[in-house]
Amino acid sequence: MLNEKKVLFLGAGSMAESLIGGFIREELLTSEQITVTNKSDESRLTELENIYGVNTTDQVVEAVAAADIIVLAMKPKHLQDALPHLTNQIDNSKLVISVLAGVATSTIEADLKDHVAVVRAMPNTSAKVAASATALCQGTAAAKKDVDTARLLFSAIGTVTCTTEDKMNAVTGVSGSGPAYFYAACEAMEEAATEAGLSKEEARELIIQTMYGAAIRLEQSDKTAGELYKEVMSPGGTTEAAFEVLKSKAFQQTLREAVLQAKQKADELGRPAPEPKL
Ligand SMILES: NC(=O)C1=CN([C@@H]2O[C@H](COP(=O)(O)OP(=O)(O)OC[C@H]3O[C@@H](n4cnc5c(N)ncnc54)[C@H](OP(=O)(O)O)[C@@H]3O)[C@@H](O)[C@H]2O)C=CC1
Ligand SMILES: O=C(O)[C@@H]1CCC=N1
Repeated sequence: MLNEKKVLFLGAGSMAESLIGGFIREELLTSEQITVTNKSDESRLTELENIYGVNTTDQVVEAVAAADIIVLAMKPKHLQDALPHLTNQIDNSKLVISVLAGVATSTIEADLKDHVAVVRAMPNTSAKVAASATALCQGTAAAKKDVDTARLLFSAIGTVTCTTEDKMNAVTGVSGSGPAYFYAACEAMEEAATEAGLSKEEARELIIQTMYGAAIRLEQSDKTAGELYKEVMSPGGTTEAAFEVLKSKAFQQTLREAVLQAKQKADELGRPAPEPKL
């Protein structure tokens, strides 16, 4: 289904690279099918060309005209630089997929011709190793076949959850930003491990398997996360001692607030910038 499709990435940052790396690794797309462009960083395009063998260009208008699927992968605040110039090139023969945090499909549709199909996606950087948790929602002109195409793309690089637009910012706080929370926890655990006498290599191996094993256990068990951590806690033991510190530092409350703050930031990113004062 995607054999003949040409996919253009507008944006060449870490999310674009995670998607490109995943699509190629999973052999869903060949490097010849992918073209990447950005705003101005030529060395970044050369880097992606060298690593993945993809096409790169600074001729955006031509690249858009030649593409079947256009992935918007710039920062939300740069959308308005890009889209107005492309309005005449993007018609309803093309599918637009946006991974922009906070930006509603209606905002993108407003800059395009009528009936252009837009699908909004929120993947995460685990796409690069085919383990993204991606949520999708469809714009008003997107048909089932467009969602099917997006689902096909993203299911090659992880799980796909179809949801409604009003939930996409919550998704962003949970699973879009989510990998970063885990990496931050791993970093702190690594630091503590080396302070306590382990080598970096020993710490890394143990922490990765601990995180991985805990995720699999959570997936395969009927128990809640709360029940599972209580299972680890022997009365009067080490985990209980650790949790006394976590509680005293409001660890869970802090994490809850962080996720909600990310969601709130996504809400803000989606609001139009105020008109400059004259
Ligand atoms: N990083 C993540 O984990 C996730 C990110 N996202 C979303 O993905 C998007 C990109 O994020 P991320 O990759 O982290 O950001 P980066 O800052 O790493 O990359 C942004 C890219 O956009 C390019 N760009 C800027 N302006 C334009 C333009 N007018 N036309 C084309 N390209 C342009 C930049 O080019 P140049 O360098 O030349 O300025 C750069 O290549 C964001 O909207 C974010 O919300 C979604 C899910 C997860
Ligand atoms: O930090 C961000 O804004 C992007 C969106 C989700 C993850 N990274």
